[in-house]
Amino acid sequence: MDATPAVRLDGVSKQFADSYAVHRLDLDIEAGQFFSLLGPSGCGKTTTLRMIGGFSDPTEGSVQLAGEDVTALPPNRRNVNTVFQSYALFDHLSIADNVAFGLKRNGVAKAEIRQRVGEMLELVQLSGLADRGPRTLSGGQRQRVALARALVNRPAVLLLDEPLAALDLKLRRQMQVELKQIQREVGITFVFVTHDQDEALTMSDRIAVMSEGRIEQCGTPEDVYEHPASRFVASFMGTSNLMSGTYRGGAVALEGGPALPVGARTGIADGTSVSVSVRPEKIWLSDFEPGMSVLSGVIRETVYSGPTTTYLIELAPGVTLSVLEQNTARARMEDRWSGGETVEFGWRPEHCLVLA
Ligand SMILES: Nc1ncnc2c1ncn2[C@@H]1O[C@H](COP(=O)(O)OP(=O)(O)OP(=O)(O)O)[C@@H](O)[C@H]1O
Repeated sequence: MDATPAVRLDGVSKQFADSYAVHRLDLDIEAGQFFSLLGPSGCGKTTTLRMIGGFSDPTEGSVQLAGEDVTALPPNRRNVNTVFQSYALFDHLSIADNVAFGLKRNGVAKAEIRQRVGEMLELVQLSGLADRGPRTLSGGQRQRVALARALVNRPAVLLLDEPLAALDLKLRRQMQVELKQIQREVGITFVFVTHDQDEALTMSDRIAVMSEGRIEQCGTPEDVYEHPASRFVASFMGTSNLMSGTYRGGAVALEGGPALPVGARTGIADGTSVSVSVRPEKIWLSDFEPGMSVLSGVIRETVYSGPTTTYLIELAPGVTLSVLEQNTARARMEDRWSGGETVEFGWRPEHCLVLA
């Protein structure tokens, strides 16, 4: 296997006036992966993408593509293309001509252009619309044209900056699956910017979770969701019950509340103040297993939302847990809890994580 990463950032920073948009980022992106930069607005995702593409110069550090230092090279000398959220299609050209644009400019022979444009339109399922103008297309179709245009000259890396943000939720979900399929088919490294954690979880081989210009954690979707490295990652990725307390002998004592049994974690001294996190779907309300610790609390709210029901359970004054249950065929609706009832709940100790 070729171990040279498709993209390597080595100590890369970008400073604007007296603040850092990106601070000393080290990052390797393996060739052929769907890689996402994920984080809240302003965390430095776009700036990172722009430095990979050559649209922004790092204040320090270096950018390598396939082992070559490209820090000083302009965008057109890098084997990279970008798909922007705005699509930026040429309205006066047909769809086929939009896709052919870059190839024509590079002097590719007519027959080859026709063939490659045809292949690309097939890949994005727009073959029947080659002669139409972009104005006659839906948002999802325009997005596909932009994608075909960016892929047609076979870049080594494709950068995508929130390309699905303008689409409605249903179309967005559909395009997420399609985009991932297209990436697998073409085998090109995709670097995808999003602030939507569901999107990143669904599509990515690996995710870098960013906050304030730094990478908080980089790993597979499962790594970052199941084993968040910090309080920030636990709260940003999905819903977490985050609590603070004092670590002592394999449990965390909440202030004014019970001690919560937690998963093994070495290197924490007794008496240390820590945060703990347990996911709503990891909490059981019945059929407890041996080895689980079972606590009790009062149901404060029951929220039905179709496939799931969420309970808010007060476990101690001011400490409320969110618990998610699937409304599967086997769950009996009449067994749902209502407000004011005292219930038992529990979790496997390894699902209650102590966070840095
Ligand atoms: N040209 C610029 N001049 C000054 N500050 C900038 C410039 N570009 C970005 N910044 C700042 O750098 C920080 C990171 O911006 P960036 O656009 O990379 O974040 P982002 O994570 O992509 O956010 P969003 O999701 O909102 O696009 C922000 O605080 C932003 O205000």
